[in-house]
Amino acid sequence: MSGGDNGSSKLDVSPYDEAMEALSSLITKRSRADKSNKGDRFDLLFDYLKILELDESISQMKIIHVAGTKGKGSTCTFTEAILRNCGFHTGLFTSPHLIDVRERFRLDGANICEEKFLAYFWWCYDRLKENTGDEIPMPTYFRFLALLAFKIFAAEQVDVAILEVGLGGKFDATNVVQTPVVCGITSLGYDHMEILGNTLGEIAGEKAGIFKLGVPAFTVPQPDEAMRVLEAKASQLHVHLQVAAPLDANLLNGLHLGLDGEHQYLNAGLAVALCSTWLQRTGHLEVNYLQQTTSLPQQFIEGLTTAALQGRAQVVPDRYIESESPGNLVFYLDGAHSPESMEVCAKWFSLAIKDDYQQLNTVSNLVHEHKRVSVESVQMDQHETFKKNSTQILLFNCMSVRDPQLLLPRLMNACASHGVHFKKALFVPNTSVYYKVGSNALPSSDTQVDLSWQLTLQRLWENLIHGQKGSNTKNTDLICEEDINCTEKVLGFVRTARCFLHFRQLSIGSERMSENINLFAFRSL
Ligand SMILES: Nc1ncnc2c1ncn2[C@@H]1O[C@H](COP(=O)(O)OP(=O)(O)OP(=O)(O)O)[C@@H](O)[C@H]1O
Ligand SMILES: [Mg+2]
Ligand SMILES: [Mg+2]
Repeated sequence: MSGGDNGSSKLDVSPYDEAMEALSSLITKRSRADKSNKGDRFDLLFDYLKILELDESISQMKIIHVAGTKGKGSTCTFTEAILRNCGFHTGLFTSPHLIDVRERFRLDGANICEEKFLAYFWWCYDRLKENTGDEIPMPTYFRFLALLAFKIFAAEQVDVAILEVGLGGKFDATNVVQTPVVCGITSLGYDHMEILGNTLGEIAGEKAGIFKLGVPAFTVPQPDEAMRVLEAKASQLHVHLQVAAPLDANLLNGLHLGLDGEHQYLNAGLAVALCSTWLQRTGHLEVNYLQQTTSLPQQFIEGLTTAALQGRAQVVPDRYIESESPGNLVFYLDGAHSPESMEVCAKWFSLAIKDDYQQLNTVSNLVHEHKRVSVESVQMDQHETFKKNSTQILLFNCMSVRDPQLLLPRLMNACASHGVHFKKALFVPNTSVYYKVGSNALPSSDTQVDLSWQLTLQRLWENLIHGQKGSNTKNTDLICEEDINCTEKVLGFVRTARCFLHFRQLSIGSERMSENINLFAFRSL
């Protein structure tokens, strides 16, 4: 396989690492908050499509395009799972990834295999390298990934391509699509204001930039300000915009959604509407599923209840400790990073740890299956034991473009209202070295990390605690010793400090922490 012209092949660099190096070279130094990023030469995307000869195939793809502030990845994941269960050959493009960039490209529900990934990667990369220069520069990181997704889905001849917008809508790289089959707008809220605008209306306007003339669209119930803008944009383009109701849990035949958390019923309701419309518009629908309010087709139920997405309300028992003492150390992972999602995430975490504690008491071998029960059904005495014997620790990473003054109080208050108080809060920088960590090795500590932002977060957290009456969480610590400068090391530190086991290779991590996971919470009993 060609390594392109990067010529850096060393004997110890695997072909995959070589591709990752080439990909990293596309990460621009310029900060995302830079205003000139907004729609920065969107027209270039059409040059790239020509270079890659993708125009024709994109126009024939049967696309579902999804924008929104929160719930894009979840909605797309439900949508994919439903259509796959209906027998279609699916392609799914989501962002961000947690550990491996291939998570962003799923074929029939599974990450694209390394071999195919490398083949398509170099096919695109080499062609772009050959045909770009001063006039047309190489595409930036996300643009390249979006182009790669189109290449993969075209070459693999998927029946349906489900595309999650990366940022915004109007100027997103996925918005080169001219004729999607149906569009979806998930919950709107405040995020990326530095690029998308400060009001909900402005944000909605950007997201509605994916609407296309006459192509039907669905959204979830939205605040008035946002809805008005969506409706205005829709009517300009003769888009029939409908509000999809949250999924009625009773339609699942007693099963649970594959993704946890109450907000997922919103996303699932939207996914059902998108799939029904896609089936209808592509001539695959004998029955109009949309009209059915009393039952769902079995394939839909199958898809909704088996859908899976990493790092979203995900519960991961620590794999080193698990075999010796099940349930002793459990990570609860979520990628919430907007005020609204901090709150749903805090609620999910608070309820999940109580459910899990109850199960630990009643089921001997629980940890890999997390069935939720309502919090009301948890006995009070169990609550008390749970509170005494478990510790909740927050591991938080927040990009400096986000406002922790908005995020942290929401998180703390929502947890506190469920009786959950963090014993420690660790604010970690967004460095991580997952894929380079050897089996028993600590990452090397030769890089100096500036922790001033983490110190700011710590101060804010402390102020919040002091302002909170009746809180027993006085000893928030910040781990800021120089040798604990990345998330892996913090995890290692915590494991060791709790006298569980020695530090070993990380079980959870990601290369670009900032975008991928910004909340880890775990307890130890
Ligand atoms: N409908 C929703 N309303 C509020 N918060 C949500 C909703 N759906 C998901 N979330 C929260 O946002 C997190 C991210 O969910 P998801 O990956 O589906 O969204 P996304 O729009 O793809 O986000 P990202 O900006 O990370 O790409 C979830 O873990 C959850 O905390
Ligand atoms: Mg986002
Ligand atoms: Mg996403």
